[in-house]
Amino acid sequence: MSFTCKELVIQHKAKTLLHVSFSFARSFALIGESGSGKSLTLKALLGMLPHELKSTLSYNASYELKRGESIAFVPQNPFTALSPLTKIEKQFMAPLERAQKYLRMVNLDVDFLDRFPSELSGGQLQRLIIAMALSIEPRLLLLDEPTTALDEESKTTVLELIATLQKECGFDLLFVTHDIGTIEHLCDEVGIIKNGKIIESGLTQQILNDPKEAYTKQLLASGFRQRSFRE
Ligand SMILES: Nc1ncnc2c1ncn2[C@@H]1O[C@H](COP(=O)(O)OP(=O)(O)OP(=O)(O)O)[C@@H](O)[C@H]1O
Repeated sequence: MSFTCKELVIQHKAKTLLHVSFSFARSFALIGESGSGKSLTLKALLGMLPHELKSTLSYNASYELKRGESIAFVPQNPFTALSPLTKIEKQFMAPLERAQKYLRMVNLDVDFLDRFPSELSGGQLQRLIIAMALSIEPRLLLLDEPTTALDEESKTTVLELIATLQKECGFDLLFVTHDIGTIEHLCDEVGIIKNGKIIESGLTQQILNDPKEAYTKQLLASGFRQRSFRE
């Protein structure tokens, strides 16, 4: 599969907040600092932009973008993504058998279906949310910094899991993050976004090894600083 965003423009009154185009074969990371336009891009693809923003989107894919059908979303913070007073089983949009199948795929016990979200750890919750997103069997999975709220161990588990699931299930992957260090083994292609524009894009290995833009070099330097700090 492949996905091409031919043009996405988002405006607030007279101001253009975002103007991008990008294309990828299987997995794409959109990397940029806070305020660069990562969340707006995802919201536009999901059809969830706030009403005060105007947007135009043209794309090319073998599927039509329909939230909850061809396209699913994993948000940043698993702690606020679910209703706290509703049992997990009721929060799946898929039938029970499929919920069970995807829980097993993310290495969670099917007994979790009978629990409330507050009974799970952060890492378990994020795996649950990934199972929920995948249970609609999307063609495109959008991830918004899915490991930000997690500890280091859960972070690694979740990233490895996403990579394995993509191989098994075959969905296209669009991953947004400010941390270039997290995408090396997950996304084949990457775009660097700054002030609502993609300033550099290409194969991940090529960008990591030979960045052209000064801004990309800076991001790389800070990403690796953070990583060596963590190690
Ligand atoms: N509803 C809105 N009205 C006006 N401006 C907005 C609105 N939503 C976002 N913006 C602006 O659009 C720009 C991009 O925002 P966006 O949320 O996409 O950033 P981001 O890259 O996801 O940042 P972060 O990593 O902090 O989530 C920012 O300058 C933001 O202030």
